[in-house]
Amino acid sequence: SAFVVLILTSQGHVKPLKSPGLTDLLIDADYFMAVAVLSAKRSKDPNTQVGACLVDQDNKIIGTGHNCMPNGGDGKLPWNRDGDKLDTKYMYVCHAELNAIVNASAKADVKGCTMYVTLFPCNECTKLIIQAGLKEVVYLCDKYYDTPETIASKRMLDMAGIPKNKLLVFISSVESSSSEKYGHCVLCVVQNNSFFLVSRKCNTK
Ligand SMILES: Nc1ccn([C@H]2C[C@H](O)[C@@H](COP(=O)(O)O)O2)c(=O)n1
Repeated sequence: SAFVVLILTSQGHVKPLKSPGLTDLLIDADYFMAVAVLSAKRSKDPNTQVGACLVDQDNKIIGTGHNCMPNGGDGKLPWNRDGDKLDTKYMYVCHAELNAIVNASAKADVKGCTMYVTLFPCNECTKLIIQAGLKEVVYLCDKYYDTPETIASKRMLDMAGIPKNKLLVFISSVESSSSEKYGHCVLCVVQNNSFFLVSRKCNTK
């Protein structure tokens, strides 16, 4: 087998699942969320890195995004959370969902797509999701569930009939290319509204 799958038990222990055969496939939702998680790793936000992956009705990825400053803003715009409002990131940062939609829109129709995102969309991104005609939101983390932005966002998604599905425990593995001696094992665990990613090499024999 080219990869190893780890499983998170209900008691919170991580243990290996018996070696999967080559026929074991990464299920779609895990794969797309893995892409969103990896996209989040590109964010320079020192506090919260968010990744998004936009998938069309043929199950093709048509755009990805992470939270970043607008083009040209790196090093010029602040990442502060507190202080003078004009000196905080909130005035400037482009959310991962916005970037995924903008990146995809340049070359594809985003209508009917599913948004995989590591953090529940805010109200502003939800407006964009609705107006762009997306059909579903799949998310990992909902750490701001009690904020007005998230509550308003859920209200609008419900109003628009757009399902919001939480990926509860997310376990993913990535096969090595055939020329590689080692496989890569990627595990992402959602616990207490936060997630982490472990990437390691494992012997393929
Ligand atoms: N669905 C979301 C929610 C937030 N973001 C970005 C915006 C900020 O860069 C960061 C949140 O920062 P925090 O208040 O946790 O320090 O995440 C996003 O891209 N998508």
